[in-house]
Amino acid sequence: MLSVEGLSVSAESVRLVREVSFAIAPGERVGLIGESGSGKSLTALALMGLLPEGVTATGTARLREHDLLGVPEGRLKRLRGRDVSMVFQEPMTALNPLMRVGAQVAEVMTLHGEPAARARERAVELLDRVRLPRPGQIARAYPHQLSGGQRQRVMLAIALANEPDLLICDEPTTALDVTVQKQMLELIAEVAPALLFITHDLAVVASICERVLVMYGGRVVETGPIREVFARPRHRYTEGLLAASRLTPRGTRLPTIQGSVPPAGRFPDGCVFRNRCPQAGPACETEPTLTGDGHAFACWHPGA
Ligand SMILES: Nc1ncnc2c1ncn2[C@@H]1O[C@H](COP(=O)(O)OP(=O)(O)OP(=O)(O)O)[C@@H](O)[C@H]1O
Repeated sequence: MLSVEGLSVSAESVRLVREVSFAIAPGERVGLIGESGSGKSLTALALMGLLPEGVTATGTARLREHDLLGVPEGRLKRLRGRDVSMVFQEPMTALNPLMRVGAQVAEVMTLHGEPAARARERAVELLDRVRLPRPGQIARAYPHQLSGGQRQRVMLAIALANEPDLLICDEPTTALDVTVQKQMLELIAEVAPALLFITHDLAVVASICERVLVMYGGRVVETGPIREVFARPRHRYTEGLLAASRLTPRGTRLPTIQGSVPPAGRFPDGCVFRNRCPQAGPACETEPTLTGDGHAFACWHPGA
């Protein structure tokens, strides 16, 4: 459905993203991880046609039959928000502080041709779909009257308003506290038609995505199903990312990982993964690690 081939992004003569290629199938949830400055956001912004002034993209990116790169701005505006839409990290800067949130959700539909009365009605339905309580009342609120988590749900409602084929999220939960983050991630996983999820938090990727792309220095250096990449990282950088993440005991180099990502919600907080580890016993030296959302992820076998 989305097919990106040889995407490069440059500012003047400096190449910031280099020859990135990947695909996302309908319904697939793909994580894009990498350290700060590795090119994740620029990759997403290139697909949205939202690159900053002076930054240009080359290569091809097709979403179904539509070209996303090198398209005149007028046509891109029609694609943006309709075929592909994006949720950013900080909803306060993305929302208009002077406009009621219901009107902001409705506006993205009227811009794409929905009659105003129907758009207002659908805005309340969408606020309900992203599980905001009393959606009619929320629709009449201004952004500052909502919590950070509620504002982020409004952004998700806006992103879903025109039923896009692909949702791109750039660190959408970083500013939220852990419980709100978990609820938001579950909601995104449930409502996204297909997802490109950008984060530097491996635990978040493990809890929401099926496949992962690892970026380093502007390139995709590794890609594959989450279980495979996290269990047997092939690139040194991915190994380093794992070693530095909450998914491993810090600073320990561990050759083998057993276990897998349990379905969200399957294990309660504090559950012990050891019982499920096929190699449980003397070789299973370390305690299992819990991901940020409280789910057991892996069991380590130093030297196994
Ligand atoms: N407008 C710009 N002009 C020049 N260089 C830029 C511009 N925007 C970003 N860059 C550079 O491009 C590189 C990739 O940036 P990008 O924002 O895509 O990284 P990222 O992986 O999303 O990082 P983070 O996780 O911190 O958001 C960085 O080195 C950044 O400094």
